[in-house]
Amino acid sequence: MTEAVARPSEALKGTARVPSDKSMSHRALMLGAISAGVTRVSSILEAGDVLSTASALRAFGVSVERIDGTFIVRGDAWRTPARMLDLGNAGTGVRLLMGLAAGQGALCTFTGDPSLMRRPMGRVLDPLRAMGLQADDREGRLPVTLKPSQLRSFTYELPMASAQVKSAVLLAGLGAQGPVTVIEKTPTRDHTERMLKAFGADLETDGHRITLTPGARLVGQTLAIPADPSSAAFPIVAALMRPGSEVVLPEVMLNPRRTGLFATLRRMGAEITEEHLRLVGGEEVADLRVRASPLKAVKVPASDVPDMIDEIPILAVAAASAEGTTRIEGLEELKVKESDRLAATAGLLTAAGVTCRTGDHWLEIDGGDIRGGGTVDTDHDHRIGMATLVLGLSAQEPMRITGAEAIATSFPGFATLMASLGAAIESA
Ligand SMILES: O=C(O)C1=C[C@@H](OP(=O)(O)O)[C@@H](O)[C@H](O)C1
Ligand SMILES: C=C(OP(=O)(O)O)C(=O)O
Repeated sequence: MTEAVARPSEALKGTARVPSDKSMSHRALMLGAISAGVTRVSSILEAGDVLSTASALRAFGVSVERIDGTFIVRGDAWRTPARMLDLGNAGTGVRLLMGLAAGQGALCTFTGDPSLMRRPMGRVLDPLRAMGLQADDREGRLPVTLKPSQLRSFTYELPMASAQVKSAVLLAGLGAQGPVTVIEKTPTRDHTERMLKAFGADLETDGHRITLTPGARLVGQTLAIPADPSSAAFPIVAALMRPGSEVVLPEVMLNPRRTGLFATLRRMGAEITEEHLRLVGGEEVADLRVRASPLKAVKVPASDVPDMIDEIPILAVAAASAEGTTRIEGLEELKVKESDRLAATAGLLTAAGVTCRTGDHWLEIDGGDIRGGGTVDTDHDHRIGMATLVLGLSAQEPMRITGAEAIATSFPGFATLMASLGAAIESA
């Protein structure tokens, strides 16, 4: 198990492109895998989660090659995998692939690492079974075996705000006998919808209703993946907290369902400006310029959370240095991430001497001086590891993490990139 340490740091300065978007990278590979012809994905995220998806697709007979840094995907005919599909730590990978594979009539078994094994899969299996899927599971958890099944037309109202569940149903719908409609009460990231349309699927969005009508021919595309706003969150918060800092993060994707953290930080007083707005991979992107800013506490309502669902641990770190008490509502979905992120976020704050309180679905953080000096185990959760290290940069004493290898699931080279900006983060 690897360790890393973050020590109190000077101002952060410089320019660094964070790794590419994880959500888009998974989807680009999966859509390439069922499209006619060739899909070329450049600047894909080459991190554990996405490589797990690539490896699972290869087991289905899909050709995924890396040539000069570009991933070349050829769908061709799917076959029954000769082995269990191990999706590692990737919730998005396993849940979207279950939907896709169900639509392709696949016979296959999914498994994962200890974190993925404890995450709920019933949220995807329930609607897929209602469409006609035959599947075996272990009380709603992995391993899950899908059996070739004919899927029906279906309308599903999402019981929770989840882009993964929405996407699984839509991807299964590609192989259904008739249209599939998903109704979402709270909008979530729409990369699946955007990418399905770009590949030629018949998909319509009408307010909160998304309808996929199967039968259209999907054709391979050439696309580039922009930088991941969820990864950018870590150097952004680090720069805001270190007096005198100014950093530029090029090509950060600004899908409106992904920018909740930036909006909240601005409400707290953060200076984050968008430069050179443009389109990459069908999404708006900008170079973000971040200057150190004194932060004030805010109240975050539950309705703001889906647009920053993966950024709550790092928001809590920002709140630890803000003036006043920050309260964040609507955090129930955090309990079913790579770890129980509500408990883990409270745990990392407490380890650094920050006073916080949690309830069933809320978190309160008292901002002020950060003592630091604690050690936190990631428990297979990359975002908890990175949030702890960013906190350590602004603490009086270093913060250490164990299980630092988890960071590579979404942000390979995290310590090196942060060090290039002047942050005192080292792998131990
Ligand atoms: O669809 C996606 O790419 C994702 C959706 C979110 O999960 P939920 O659908 O469980 O909210 C998010 O937490 C995850 O990191 C990526
Ligand atoms: C929750 C996350 O990912 P996933 O659900 O894909 O494992 C994440 O990256 O924070």
